[in-house]
Amino acid sequence: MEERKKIIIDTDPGIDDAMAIFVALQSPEVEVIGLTTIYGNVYTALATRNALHLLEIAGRTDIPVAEGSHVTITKGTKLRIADFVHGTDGLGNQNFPPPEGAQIEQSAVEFLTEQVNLHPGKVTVVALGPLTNIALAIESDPDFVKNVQQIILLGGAFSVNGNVNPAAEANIFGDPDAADIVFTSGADILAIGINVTHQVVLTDADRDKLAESSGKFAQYMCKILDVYFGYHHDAYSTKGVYLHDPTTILAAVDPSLITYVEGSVRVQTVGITRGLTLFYNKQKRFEEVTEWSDKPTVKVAVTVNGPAVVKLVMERLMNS
Ligand SMILES: O=c1[nH]cnc2c1ncn2[C@@H]1O[C@H](CO)[C@@H](O)[C@H]1O
Repeated sequence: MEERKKIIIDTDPGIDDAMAIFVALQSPEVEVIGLTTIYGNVYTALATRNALHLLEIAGRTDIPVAEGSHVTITKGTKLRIADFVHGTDGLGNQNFPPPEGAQIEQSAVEFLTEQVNLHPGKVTVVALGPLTNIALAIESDPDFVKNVQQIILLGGAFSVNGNVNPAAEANIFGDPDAADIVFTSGADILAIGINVTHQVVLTDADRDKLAESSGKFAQYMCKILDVYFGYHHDAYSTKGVYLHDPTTILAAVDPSLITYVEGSVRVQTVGITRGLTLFYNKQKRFEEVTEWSDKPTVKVAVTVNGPAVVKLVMERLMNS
């Protein structure tokens, strides 16, 4: 049998994070070797609590949780937390009891660098929140970029409007300086932006099907999905929700679900377009040296088989 792809999920759970984690745990193609936490949908301490809680729900307390940064890479403490998307507890205002377990002693950055160096070329990092931990790992360990198999990140709005404002997508907006470090690091990067995840919609009808299933994860998701559906209805007038994080996990599970282009990406870190991701396809030879000129190439997803992603997510939640 082919060796399972080892993944570390860097996460800010989050309703779609919860779904993504469950899908990953139900996917025989990957082995989840740890979760690292970050602020974004909730503050980092709550992200850790929710990560531990979700692993307890899944009966997978063997998987370690390492807590990540509480501040941006520039030590910024004014964080933008998306509690209006996920509820104040991050999990649909269900106020679940606190987890019994605790995070490991190691920080997220220590865990990431240790695991990536322990299994050179064999660990994929799937980043579902702002990129602070990943940028810190890159900066603290010169071997990280060389040894990480791939960094698959949910972030950016490539040639479309953002979801925080017309310029910026939420994860990149959360720490644009960190994002620019990651995009220009030279690591094998696959970015899944909202230009792609907005093509993956779980409808009201799909949710009804989940509710009828006796699958453990399907049942749990139906408990917490209300707030997420309400937000999408109010913000987009859609009868359904975008599956940002599950799509990103499935890009690791089955790369044939997406197509991508290659080029270099820079992130705007100041001004009204702070958080903007700008892709350069390297086709035009500019007269001037630009801020993109000598930057490494990354992969940016452009299409996704939306119905196949939704189908796979549903199957894996229902068969649990
Ligand atoms: O309007 C929003 N503001 C902040 N975060 C959002 C919004 N919409 C979705 N997400 C969250 O950010 C990631 C995708 O950008 C997803 O994790 C999603 O849950």
